[in-house]
Parts: sequence; structure tokens; C-alpha cells
Amino acid sequence: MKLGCPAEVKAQEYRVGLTPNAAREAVASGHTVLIQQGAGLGAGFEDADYVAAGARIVGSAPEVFAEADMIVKVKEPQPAERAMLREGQILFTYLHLAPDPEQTEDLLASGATCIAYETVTDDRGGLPLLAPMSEVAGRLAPQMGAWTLQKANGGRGVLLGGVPGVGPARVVVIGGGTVGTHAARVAAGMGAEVSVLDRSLPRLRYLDDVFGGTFRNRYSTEGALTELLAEADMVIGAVLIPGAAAPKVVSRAMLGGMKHGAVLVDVAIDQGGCFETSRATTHDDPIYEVDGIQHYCVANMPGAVPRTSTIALGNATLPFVIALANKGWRAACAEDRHLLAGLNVHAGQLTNAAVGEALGREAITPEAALEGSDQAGLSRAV
Ligand SMILES: NC(=O)C1=CN([C@@H]2O[C@H](COP(=O)(O)OP(=O)(O)OC[C@H]3O[C@@H](n4cnc5c(N)ncnc54)[C@H](O)[C@@H]3O)[C@@H](O)[C@H]2O)C=CC1
Ligand SMILES: CC(=O)C(=O)O
Ligand SMILES: [Mg+2]
Repeated sequence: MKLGCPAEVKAQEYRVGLTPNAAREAVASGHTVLIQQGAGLGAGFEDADYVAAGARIVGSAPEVFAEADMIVKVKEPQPAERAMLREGQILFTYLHLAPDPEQTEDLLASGATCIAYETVTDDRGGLPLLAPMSEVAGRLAPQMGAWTLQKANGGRGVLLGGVPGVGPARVVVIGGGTVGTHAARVAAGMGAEVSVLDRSLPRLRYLDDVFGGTFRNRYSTEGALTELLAEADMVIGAVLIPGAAAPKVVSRAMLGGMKHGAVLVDVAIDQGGCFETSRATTHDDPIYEVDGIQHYCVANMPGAVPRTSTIALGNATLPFVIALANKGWRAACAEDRHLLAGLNVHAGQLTNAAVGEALGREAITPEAALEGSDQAGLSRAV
């Protein structure tokens, strides 16, 4: 198979879909790897590193898209990239379709087979291709929130850890999954007083067992949240219902009960955001204010640390990239129901129920797409 890796074009996105080590393994498995010139530079990988791994450097994105059977990326394809996808081509990347009807429309129109990193599952109920970026975004969240809390950035001018004689900042983390746990650990490590809320009792038990002495946890109800918001200097939004639009856990009215200059960091913004007042921002212009509360809502936070993020993401995606390249998408997905769970769009049909529900569109099951793909191809060909 020909694997193509274009340079990312989203604002301030310096990650890359394939590392030289991933390229080397794909080449060793008998595949051709096409890397757009300079695609790895932002993450510290030179074209020469890819050439040494056996990959071929290609001058432009249109050449990569035209030649490759499978496109491996990081971020959801931007409009110019969507226009280059074609029927039968595989796209393997983050998609986050639930809050993005335009992208969904374009992917359906392309006829491509689109597998989303964020809905691939594992045996333990986890999301193995989201987890590494959730670890990065979780660890970054208190760092970005601490910066936003500085007076010059519109925050209330509170130092996270306090100093001797002055108490620490209070941090509330909503959602105690991967993002939330890593955020809570780092915020506590910076000296803040941290509370984590979740709606899963098994998760709260786990957090209590492992981190009981480091941060507190509470069952997430509006009442508990309202109490904690009143005292909070920083609130980190980290909830997820896989594939679905994020539930709005903090309404605009609830901002009125918070301290002026407190900070919201909405990590869940890539699924539409879990605060009513959130809108996606970029690394170029990351913060804005609503009702005296500062909002940081960057949808690709790991892009801020592209070296760490690219390697972490590549470690997780590599086995799936190789399986897709070796077997083709249909056999690879037929043999691995967890990879099949990543199928969001195939041959003009939506194949993820949560995305369909969020967008009010009909979705078939990924299993039906697997069985019906020949037929779908045939009916378009006549
Ligand atoms: N902005 C960015 O750059 C990035 C964003 N993310 C996003 O961060 C979000 C969280 O991801 P993960 O931590 O990996 O998910 P996860 O599935 O590990 O954790 C989510 C947690 O939220 C809890 N939850 C669900 N509904 C809730 C509610 N109403 N109240 C309280 N808790 C609730 C779940 O029980 C679960 O423990 C996702 O939307 C993910 O896409 C992840 C990486 C980067
Ligand atoms: C998860 C995601 O969207 C990101 O890493 O940018
Ligand atoms: Mg994102």
C-alpha cells in the first residue's frame, strides 16, 4: 500500500502523522511511504530522517493526496484537504465530527473511508488513540490555566501554589478520565488544592484509591459543582461521552457565581466544549473573556508541544497503521472490532451512532458498512 503523510495545515499545528520510526516499520512491511517535504520539521524530524527510514519525500500536499492509498494525519482535514480526498481512499486521523457538520458533509461527499483516532476502543473500555493526547492536554491544562490566571492575561492574579503564609489556588476538574487525572496530578504537583468531579462511581473509587492523598473527588451534580465553582480560581473541563457532543456542565448563569478573573480551561472543546460559553480558540489567540471569566479553549492543545505529542501519538497509532496497510481497511477492521469502532464515514455513509445523533443524521453501524461496502461501491459505479 502507498501511505501518504501531508504536512498539517491547521493554525499552529506542528505535529506530524508519521514519525521516521513509523515510516521505517511501514517500509519494512513492504509499503511505500510518501512524506510531504518539511512535514516533520515542526516536530524536529528532518526530511533526511525520513529518507534514511526508506520513505520518499514528495513536494506538495496535492501530490501526497493524489498518490496515496491511505492518508495518515493528526488533525481533522481542513477544507482544502477534504477537497483532495477521493472515493476508496483511507483517511486515518482525528476527526471530531460531532460538533462539525461541514466537515462531516465533505467527508461523506468524498466517498473516502474515514477512521477517527478518537473513537478507536480497547478491551478495557478506553480510547487508546485519544489517550496519549489526553495525557498531554491534561498535563498542559494547569500550565495554560496558570498562565491565564496571571493578571496581564486577564486572570485574577493568583499563583497556583501560593507561597508560605498565602494559601494555594483552588482548581476544579470536571471529568476524571485521562485528561482530568493528568490535569489534577499536575495541578496538585504545582501546589494547588484540587477537586475532581465525575459521574462514574467506579472511576471515583479508582481516583480515591490511587490519588486519595493528592486530590479530592466528588460525585458530579449541579449542586456540588455550584459549591465548588464559587471557590474556584481555575476550572478544567475534561468530560467525554465518546463520539458525542460534550455535555454542557457549566451554564452561562453559573459564571455569575464565580470569582471575577477566574479561569475556565475547556479541554473538551474538540467535542464542542463542556461550558455553555466556550468557543474554539487557537494557539495564536487562545483566550477570551465572558462575564469576567477568562476562557482558554484551544482545540489542539498538544500542538503546543509537537515533539512530545508526535512521538506519543505515533507510539499509539503505529500498530493500527501497520494493520491497515498490511490487510486493507476491511480485513483489518473485520479482525479488530476496536479498530472498526473508529470507522466514522465510509463510502458516503455515516457509521458512528453518537456522531449521527449529535448531527441529527442517519448513521449505519460500522458492521453494516463492513458487509455492504462492495455493494455501495457497485451502486455508485453504475
Ligand atoms: N483540546 C484538546 O487539545 C484535547 C482535547 N481532548 C478532549 O478532552 C476530553 C476528555 O478526554 P479523556 O479524558 O480522554 O476522556 P475520558 O473518557 O478518559 O474521560 C472522560 C470522563 O468524563 C466523565 N464524564 C462524562 N460525563 C460527565 C459529566 N456530565 N460530569 C462529570 N463527568 C463526566 C466520564 O465518566 C469520564 O471519566 C475529550 O473531549 C477529548 O477529545 C483530548 C486531547 C486533546
Ligand atoms: C485529541 C485532539 O484533538 C488533538 O490532540 O488535537
Ligand atoms: Mg482536538
